[in-house]
Order: sequence, then C-alpha cells, then structure tokens
Amino acid sequence: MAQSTLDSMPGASTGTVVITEPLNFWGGKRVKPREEKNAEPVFEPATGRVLCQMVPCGAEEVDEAIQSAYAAYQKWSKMAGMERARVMLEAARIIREEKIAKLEVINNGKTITEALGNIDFSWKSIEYYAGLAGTLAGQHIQLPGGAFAYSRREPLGVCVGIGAWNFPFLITTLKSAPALACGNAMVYKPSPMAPVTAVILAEIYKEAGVPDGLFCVVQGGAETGSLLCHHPKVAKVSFTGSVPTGKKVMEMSAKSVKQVTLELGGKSPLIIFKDCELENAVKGALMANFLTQGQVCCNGTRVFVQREIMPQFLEEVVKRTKAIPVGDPLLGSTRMGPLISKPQLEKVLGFVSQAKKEVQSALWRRSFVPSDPKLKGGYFMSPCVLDNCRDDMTCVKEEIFGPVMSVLPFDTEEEVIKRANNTTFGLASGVFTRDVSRAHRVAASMEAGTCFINNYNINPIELPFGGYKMSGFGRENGQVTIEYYSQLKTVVVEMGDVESLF
Ligand SMILES: NC(=O)c1ccc[n+]([C@@H]2O[C@H](COP(=O)([O-])OP(=O)(O)OC[C@H]3O[C@@H](n4cnc5c(N)ncnc54)[C@H](O)[C@@H]3O)[C@@H](O)[C@H]2O)c1
Repeated sequence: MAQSTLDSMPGASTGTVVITEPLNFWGGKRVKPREEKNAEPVFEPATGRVLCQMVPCGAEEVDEAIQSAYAAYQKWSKMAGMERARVMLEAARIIREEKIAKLEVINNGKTITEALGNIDFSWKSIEYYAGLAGTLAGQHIQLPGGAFAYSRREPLGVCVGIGAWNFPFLITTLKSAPALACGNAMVYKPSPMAPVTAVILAEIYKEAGVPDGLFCVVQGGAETGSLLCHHPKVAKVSFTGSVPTGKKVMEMSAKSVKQVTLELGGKSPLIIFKDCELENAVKGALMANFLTQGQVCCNGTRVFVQREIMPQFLEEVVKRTKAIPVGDPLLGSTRMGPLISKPQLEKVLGFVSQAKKEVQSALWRRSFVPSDPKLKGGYFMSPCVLDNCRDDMTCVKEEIFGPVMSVLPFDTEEEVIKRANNTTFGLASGVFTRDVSRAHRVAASMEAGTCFINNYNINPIELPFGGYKMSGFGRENGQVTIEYYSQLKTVVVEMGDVESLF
C-alpha cells in the first residue's frame, strides 16, 4: 500500500505536503525514473507551491511497462470472470478505507466534498464491473445438419489509458475497471498536471491480488503518450482529454489499427423553459457549471433561458453564485477551490475579458484573492455569470473549462433546439420543463450523448457516458463499455462430413 504517502496525510493541510516517492508503477512496484533530466514541477493549485516532480517516461520505460502488462495479461485473461471479480471487489473495499480524497484535493484543487464523492464513484465503478466480470458470455447458434457455432467474448490484450487532470483518480478507475473485468491489462498515463493518485490505484490493485504488471502507471506528457499510442503490443487506447489531442491519438492509433475510445470536450446546452420549476432550474444551472471549478467536460455552459423568465432566473442564479464560498479546498465549508494551474486560470480570465468587450453584460466579478495568506499564490477566481450572451461570442462557442456560465435568451422550442445543436461538440445537454412531452421531444432532438431532464450532471456508473460529434466516440460506464474492452470470436463446429466442391 502507498503507506508512506497516505500515512503522512491525516494531519496534512493545504500547503504542507511534499511527495518524493516515485510515481511510476510496473512489474508490481513503484519504479524510479531512469533519468531526472526532463523533470517538470507539479504545483499544488491552492498555494502555487511545488508538490512534486513529474519525470516523463522514455521509450525504454514505456516498453518495460507494456511488457510487464503483457506478461500479467497472459495470467489474468485465463482466470474465470468470477475469480477476477473477487480480486476487483477486494480492490474496491481497500479504496473505501483509504484516504485518497485528501491527496486528490492537494493535487487537483477540487473541494474535499467533491473529492470524497469522486472516490466513492471510483470504488463503485470497480464494484460494478466486478459484478459484470462473471457475466461475460457468448452465444450458441445452431446450424444445419447438427453443426453449430458459438461466440466467445475475449479480452483485447494490453489497453492503454490516457487521462485528463480534472478527475485524476476517477478517470483511472473508469478506464481500468471495465478493462480488467474483461481480462485485459492496462498501462495508464495520468495527466502531467495531476500525476499523484494513479499510482495509489496500482498499489491497491496489487494489494487486492492482481498479477504483477496488470495495472501499470507511466508518467509523462505528449511524448510519453505518443510512445504508448505507437507501441505495437498495445491493442487499444482509451483517451480522455481535449479534441485536438484526441484527434492526434486517433491518428497515431490508426497506424497499427488499434481500437480507440475518445472522451473529449464539450460545450453543452442547458435549456430552461418558462414552465420549469424555477428553483430547481437555478440549482440545476449551478450544478451544470460550477463543480470542480467548472472544469468538467459535460458541463452545461450554454444556459438558454426562455425570455419571459430571464429576469427571475438571473436574479436568483447571480445571488447564489455570489454566495459560493471560494477558498481552501480542504475545508468542508468550501464549495469552490482553485483552478488546476496558472495558465488555465489566465486562459479562463482571458475568456471573461473577451466577453466583456463583446457584449454589454451584467457580468460580475472575476479575479479573486483569498484572505488566507497561505492561499495567496493559488489559482483562484470567483465564479462568473455572463448574461445577455449571443451565439457568436467566443465564450459561447469555445470550451472555457472554468467557472463561467454563459446565459442566452430564447423564445421558441424550435429556435432553441436549432441553436443548442449548433456546435461541433455533442457531449451532454439538459432541459428543464414541467411539460413531459416537451421534455422527451427535446431530449430526442439533442445531438449529444446524454440529455438530463429536470436535473444536470447525474452520471452514476450504471449509465453509459460519451459523446456525439467531436466530443468523441465509444462509451465509458454502463454495461455497454464491456463491448469496448472485449472482442468476439466465433467458433464454428462441424458434426458431419465435409462437403467439398472440389
Ligand atoms: N469526455 C470526457 O469524459 C472528459 C472527461 C474529462 C475531461 N475531458 C476533456 O479533457 C480536456 C481537459 O483535459 P486536458 O487539458 O488534460 O486535455 P489534454 O488533451 O491536454 O491532455 C489529456 C491527456 O493527453 C495527454 N497528451 C497530450 N498530448 C498527447 C499526445 N500527442 N499523444 C498522447 N497523449 C497526449 C496529456 O498528457 C494528458 O494525459 C477538456 O477538453 C475536457 O472537456 C473529457
């Protein structure tokens, strides 16, 4: 277990943790980087302090990790689904008892309340796929003359997971749980900005009893990611990140015809009709925009509000946004922590400044300096509501990935459906209305992988999650993901003599 890291955590507070243990893991243990020369500092977002060094893995290290995963795959894939399930359930149990959330906060900046929820989601995802591991089966098909065929659902081999920084531990489990349930091995590369918790999952799987090498972690950025995508022993790449990187991953994987799942960005619409229950719609809009400081791929950042209720909606949403406690993410009372990095903060503030130039909006507050002196170097901003937005504004067209809600008026259902779909993204969507027929009509019209009716950002593990259009393809979560981590073999059995034409 990651005892040295986790034992240091109970008394840890913001600004006190330094991580020196190696963050790579293969062959059943943490592995020190071969060369320190390309080390990059990893910052604690709440303070701007250096938390640890991320040393990218080179070609030899990537190859070592993949070979170790391949060796483990030979053993794991031969185990019965129920045997794999037992090991995975043990991993889920260990996660429940660990104190990973605190470390996630220190590395990522999300609030402890949210991080605890993310860790719960993580062990549930392992439990869920452990439950499916024993159910994997094929079909039996009768053929003429007593012949028959059957199909076997088989694993793919070594799968690669490449993750984003917004849900570091959770993305690691959402990729590895279905992969392992199907009998695959996984080599996972976390984001270089949030490299700390993936290795803890590797240790937990080991403690639970997976063969050494079954779940490996390699650190690095674009170069390491590209080594993974090009490696001939890799059967599949499951990627979570931005559209531009997703395109590159697909291109690289295509060279050796690797399967790909792409979980990419979004600019999702949330449509609020005048017949909605306003209190719920306001709460829904806040949940659609401000979790994890707005750094959530499926956020409903284009909030379309029917003109008649715009004044009441705005008054309430701005009042509640102003009341969001921003500050030390490790405090239970905080509801918004810092953004992931200084460049990300600057990028988001840039979008807000740009919006200010484009429209006379009742835009309010943006930069924010916490009063606590230890947070002075942190990457904080206060949440923003930009009202009076137009569809052609940059803040409405591009993914901001920060706590910025753009509010747009609309008049008719037909008009808003067209405007909501007028984007290259298609990750999620939402609608608030009391009219049941309208709710389902709108849901059916949305060009998006998910539509939330009368709520937003409800994504439990049982539900398939993924994009339409440039938000990606393939799915994570739900039973369907088994299909993305396995392949079917058809076995044809002759019971009589061979009839030959020759
Ligand atoms: N759809 C989803 O499930 C989902 C979930 C979370 C985040 N996201 C998206 O992720 C983005 C934010 O994350 P990010 O900034 O970490 O994204 P990113 O695309 O910059 O990086 C994602 C990962 O790709 C790696 N990478 C970068 N260049 C690479 C290359 N050439 N080859 C292989 N790997 C490479 C990075 O090191 C990182 O691990 C947003 O667009 C967000 O919407 C999507």
